[in-house]
Amino acid sequence: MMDKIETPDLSHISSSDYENVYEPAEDSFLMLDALESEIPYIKAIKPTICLEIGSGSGIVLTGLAKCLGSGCAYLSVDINSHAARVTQRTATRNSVNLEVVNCDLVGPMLSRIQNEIDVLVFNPPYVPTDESEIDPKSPIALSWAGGLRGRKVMDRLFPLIPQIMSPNGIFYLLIVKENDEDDICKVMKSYKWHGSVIMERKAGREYLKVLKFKHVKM
Ligand SMILES: C[S@@+](CC[C@H](N)C(=O)[O-])C[C@H]1O[C@@H](n2cnc3c(N)ncnc32)[C@H](O)[C@@H]1O
Repeated sequence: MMDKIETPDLSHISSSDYENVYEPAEDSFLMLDALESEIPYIKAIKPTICLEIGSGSGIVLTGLAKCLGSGCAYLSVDINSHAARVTQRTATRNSVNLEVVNCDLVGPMLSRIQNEIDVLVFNPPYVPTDESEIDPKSPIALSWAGGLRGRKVMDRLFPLIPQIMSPNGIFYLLIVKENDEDDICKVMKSYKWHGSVIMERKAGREYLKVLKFKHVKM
């Protein structure tokens, strides 16, 4: 029972908030279910810092934090300032403490979090789109439009993984079929990180997967 992730209370988020912040959808719930299935493993590595990039409403990190408890620091990042504010409200509403940062990927924290992150969660903008659909003025477009193969944002994160993750760290990434799982695993393998699918689900036209990456020890 203690290893269950309760869906956080989001009743404080209004429809006008959702005009600027990604509304939880099948991808968010698949990530929550995947993390729930991983709780025994996550607890076993005794995490001290969990980071979610692209927190949106805050549903995922708040759920994880509520389940794991207060013995860990929870960092949340979003490029969208509306999302950063809503994430903070979600944390407060659900009585958890998150540190919320409004920046691009790990932004200015990079030098401060070298080899520090034990659990990293990213449900990125994964939908394959034309470059023109990535409109910097539209917070909602930035939450889903992923450019070529839907890889534009996640590809910028991959080279940072060996720098920011702790030796036993785990990286959870949500992808769709079009993102090319085999190629993503190949890229991560070049950094000595091994990936496997831990949960997958068809949701309408999308085939969603959660990948788990761990450092390959020599
Ligand atoms: C698909 S939504 C996921 C939101 C939430 N985690 C969920 O599962 O419901 C992607 C999120 O990533 C954020 N995002 C997009 N590009 C980003 C970047 N370069 N750095 C940080 N966050 C980014 C978006 O603003 C959006 O909130």
